[in-house]
Formats: sequence, structure tokens, C-alpha cells
Amino acid sequence: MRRRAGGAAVTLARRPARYDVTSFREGLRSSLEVRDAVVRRGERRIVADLSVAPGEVVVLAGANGTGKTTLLHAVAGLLPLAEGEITLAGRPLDADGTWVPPERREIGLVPQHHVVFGHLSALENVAYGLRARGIHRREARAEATAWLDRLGVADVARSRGARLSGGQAQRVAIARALCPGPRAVLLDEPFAAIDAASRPLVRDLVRAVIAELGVPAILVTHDPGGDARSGDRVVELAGLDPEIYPEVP
Ligand SMILES: Nc1ncnc2c1ncn2[C@@H]1O[C@H](COP(=O)(O)OP(=O)(O)OP(=O)(O)O)[C@@H](O)[C@H]1O
Repeated sequence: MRRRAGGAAVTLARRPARYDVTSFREGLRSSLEVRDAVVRRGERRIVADLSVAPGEVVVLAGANGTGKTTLLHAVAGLLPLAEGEITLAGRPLDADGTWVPPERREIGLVPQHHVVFGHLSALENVAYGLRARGIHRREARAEATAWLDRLGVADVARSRGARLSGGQAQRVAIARALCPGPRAVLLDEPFAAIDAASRPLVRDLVRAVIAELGVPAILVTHDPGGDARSGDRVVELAGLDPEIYPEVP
């Protein structure tokens, strides 16, 4: 399957990829572009403009309520843009007259809340993306099992999502996002519930897989000293439209 990470072992200590000219040219073709985007949230307007190269992890920073989750949801296709455009690998996802539904975007999302499907087992959660693409059940489950193992949660493979602990659920959500070999990865506070001892390993694993896949990634975190270090650069979200909310800095 195209650009799938497969079951190959990932070296946890691997350094983030640095790009030569060839991969830079490649990057121009497969970056994630959010241009002059406006997303409405109730009476609010979230504004954003950013570009993420393939293999790059952009850390999205900003105070509570500035719209980081809202922006990720717009890129994932869970919320429509009111203005502007989003393209991935040069393909419009949400632009003039074009709106690609979430299931056809091939974007891996680790959500901030309700991270797994509660009624499905951990294994079914992770296999979900491959099954949705028509991959045979046995192959999807084998691949999902390998990903659960990579994330250190193989022992809860048969447990329902609703019965997982917070950290277990976050690991399963990470496995679910990465397993199908996404074209872009969106991580919303993905390590918040993971214990301190395993957090650096999980963080490095995610970083290594994104480099391996060579896809753009956005990481939302409020942990500038720890999690944000696994990013390549920090982008401060412009946030709420200053013309409407002048009190917001
Ligand atoms: N379902 C909703 N309906 C209306 N407004 C919403 C909804 N969800 C969020 N908002 C508002 O949209 C704004 C952006 O919320 P969002 O969750 O994207 O912020 P955030 O930057 O991710 O915050 P945090 O750092 O606290 O997670 C906030 O002002 C919030 O109150």
C-alpha cells in the first residue's frame, strides 16, 4: 500500500529528518497549505494562515480558546471554511466550490477529546481506517496489531474503547491515526495523558513515523519545554478575528 509505514521497526532515537534539495522540491508538491482561512465557531471567527512541508512537524501554539482545535477540525474536514482555502499536496480540500469529506482526505487526527470509538475494541479502532479503505479484515487486523505493539498497548487489543484508561486511549488514538499511512497528521494534545516515563518514547516514535511517511503534521501542545521539542518550528495561531474581538491580544 502506498506510503504506508508498514510493520517495520522504528528506531526511537532517530533524529528528525533534514531535507536536501530533492526532498525540498518534493515538499513543494506535497505540503499542507492553509491560506487566509476563516472558520466560524458560533459568533466567533477563527483566522489562520500557515504552510507545513512534508515531514515537517509544526507546533501550533496559542492561548486557550484561540482556535487551535477548530483549525485542526477544519483541516480534517469536520468543520467547513467560511473563507480561504486548504490544500494538501496541491489538491484542494476546501476551496472555492470544492469540499472533500473527512473520510476521503486521508488525514490522521488524534483528537483532544473522545479520542477513540468507545463501542469498538482497541484493535478495531486501529484497524478502522484500513477497513474503511477496503483492506481485507485479516490484513487490517494484523497491521493494527503491529501498531498497538509499537505504541505499547498490545495487551488491551480486545478491550472496548470506553474501558481504556486516558493514556491507553491516547496511545490507541495515535496508532489509529498513523496505521493507515495518512497524507497528513493532526495531533491535538496527543501526549497529555501519557505517563511521564513513556512520554518521550511515544513522542519520538510519532516524530520518527512522520519523518518516515514524509507527510506534513501539526501538533497542538501547551508543553513548550517537552512535547513542543518534537516539532520543527512553532507557529502562534493568529486566533480570533481582531476586528470582531479587539480585546483579544
Ligand atoms: N461547538 C462550539 N460552538 C461554538 N463555539 C465553540 C464551540 N467549540 C469551541 N467554540 C469556541 O471557539 C473558540 C475556539 O475554540 P478551540 O477549542 O478551537 O480553542 P483552542 O485554541 O483549541 O483551546 P484550548 O487551548 O483551550 O484547547 C473558543 O472561543 C470556543 O469557546
